[in-house]
Amino acid sequence: MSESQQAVLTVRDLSIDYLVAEPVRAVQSVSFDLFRGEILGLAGESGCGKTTLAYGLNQLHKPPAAITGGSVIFHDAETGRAVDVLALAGEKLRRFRWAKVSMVFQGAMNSLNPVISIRAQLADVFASHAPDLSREQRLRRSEELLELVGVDRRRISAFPHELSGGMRQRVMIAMALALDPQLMIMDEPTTALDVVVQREILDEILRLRQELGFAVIFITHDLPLLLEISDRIAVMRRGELVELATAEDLYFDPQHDYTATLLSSFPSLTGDAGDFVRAGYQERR
Ligand SMILES: Nc1ncnc2c1ncn2[C@@H]1O[C@H](COP(=O)(O)OP(=O)(O)OP(=O)(O)O)[C@@H](O)[C@H]1O
Repeated sequence: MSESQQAVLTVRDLSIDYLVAEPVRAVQSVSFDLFRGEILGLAGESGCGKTTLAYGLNQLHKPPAAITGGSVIFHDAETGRAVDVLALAGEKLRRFRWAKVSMVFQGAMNSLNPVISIRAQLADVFASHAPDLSREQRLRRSEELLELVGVDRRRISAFPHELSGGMRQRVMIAMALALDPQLMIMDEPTTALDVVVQREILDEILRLRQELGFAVIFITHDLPLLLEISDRIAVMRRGELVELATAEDLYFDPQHDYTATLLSSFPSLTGDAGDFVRAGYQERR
């Protein structure tokens, strides 16, 4: 870890239940620290609570989900303050979400409004969160953002249906980056894309992280991918974090039986140990 292990997020004993007829405890007393600039991978089989946890961290969960215990503290590098995220509400919560912690969720590219141009959708983020920017400044910043994520700035006038899935997902990443957040939560951000585009976008995320220094919580079923891109990996099972370790330690020396089972369920990981190459962005170039 490059920065001296300063936490950007401290999660303690977080529990989230679905308050249905027979309540489901989807997240059970989860605790972890997320360090500035790190990529934390969140792994675990379908239904183990990854998405519920990710949404809860940002209070994006909806009823019947309810946070039933614990705390989420965001350490704001801009103000030096510790923010009690679960106590935020209304306008403060809305502003916090884009400006400090943003989210790219699964299939986000399909949530772009089909009848509104990319220009207008990007401008919208600034209109509601940075109203002091002039029209020209918004446009310039929007164009910069598109280039940052690898979309030609001339595509700014396009409508979502005129862009490929990969490009639309890049636009969503641009929107998530618009206000220079300190943390991005990405829930299966590339799952809906073909492997080549997936790889390009992952490289882009790693490059941007390097350039802009935000931390990432990256959720996916794809453990080999997590081993490759993450600094540390948290393994969830039935709502609990059963293991949290560096990618290397997790791969070479898993402490929990479930982690070992999860690793062995990927054929690509069970060949020679040399098959696994820990490849951060820099090492891969
Ligand atoms: N609306 C809901 N009502 C009741 N239970 C729910 C609801 N949504 C999710 N759950 C339950 O909460 C648990 C955690 O689900 P969650 O979607 O967070 O898991 P996940 O690890 O993200 O799965 P996946 O990888 O398939 O997206 C599961 O047992 C699921 O059945």
